[in-house]
Amino acid sequence: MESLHDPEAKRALRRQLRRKRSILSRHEQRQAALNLCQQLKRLPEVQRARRISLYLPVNGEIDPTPLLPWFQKRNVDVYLPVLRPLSANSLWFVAYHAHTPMVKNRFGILEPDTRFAAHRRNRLPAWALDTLIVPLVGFDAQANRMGMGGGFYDRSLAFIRRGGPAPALIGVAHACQQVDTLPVEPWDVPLTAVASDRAVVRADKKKSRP
Ligand SMILES: Nc1nc2c(c(=O)[nH]1)N(C=O)[C@@H](CNc1ccc(C(=O)N[C@@H](CCC(=O)O)C(=O)O)cc1)CN2
Ligand SMILES: Nc1ncnc2c1ncn2[C@@H]1O[C@H](COP(=O)(O)OP(=O)(O)OP(=O)(O)O)[C@@H](O)[C@H]1O
Repeated sequence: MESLHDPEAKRALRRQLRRKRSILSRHEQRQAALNLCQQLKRLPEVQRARRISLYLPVNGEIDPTPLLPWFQKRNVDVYLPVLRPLSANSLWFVAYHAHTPMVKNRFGILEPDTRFAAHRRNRLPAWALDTLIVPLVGFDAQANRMGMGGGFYDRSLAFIRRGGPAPALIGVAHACQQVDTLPVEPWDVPLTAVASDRAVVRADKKKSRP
């Protein structure tokens, strides 16, 4: 599908998929979140992680936070993405616990505040995480991804394309956000797998580490 490389077509698809998830009812959202967490708990990449990032959902994104008590019980350190100040469209991963001071960022997403995030002891670069739970707008059966369009994760994970040790990347989305094929852009960092409320799709091994 060459046409999906066209920025206009990509934007239209992104809008359509965002609309799809935004009309789910509260009940559907809750059920989807619980089903997603059942899928995630079964993944070795989630079971073995000692340091993991997730995200606080906005605009109908599937909610991974029902996993928090499970991580807490297992003494897993949980991190949230924070928009890096002075560094265009890239992310820090900042410790998230009961006492983390939170503020809304420019997109209206709650994140640990900048003063807290500024302390080195409170944050990690992406390479130091075992596993990242990555929010998706769309995905396909090859675990190709489409995000919000800011390139935040792609930029923060660009080191993976240079080879060497890398965290596992688990994309998550509602099952209704699956499409037949997504275009792969040169800067796209391949996911290990995508989990939805209904299933897990794994990337083809040959393709997952170019
Ligand atoms: N819950 C959550 N947190 C996250 C992400 C995410 O996708 N979901 N991100 C993953 O990257 C980063 C933030 N990236 C974002 C990229 C674009 C937009 C957004 O809403 N853009 C508007 C237009 C821009 C504007 O309002 O100025 C839009 O698309 O309508 C939001 C977040 C970090 N935190
Ligand atoms: N490593 C990178 N270095 C510089 N620019 C990048 C990099 N990765 C992505 N970009 C830029 O980010 C923009 C958004 O990319 P794309 O449309 O693929 O977003 P996305 O993958 O959906 O978003 P996200 O990564 O935030 O989930 C593109 O214009 C692209 O050029």
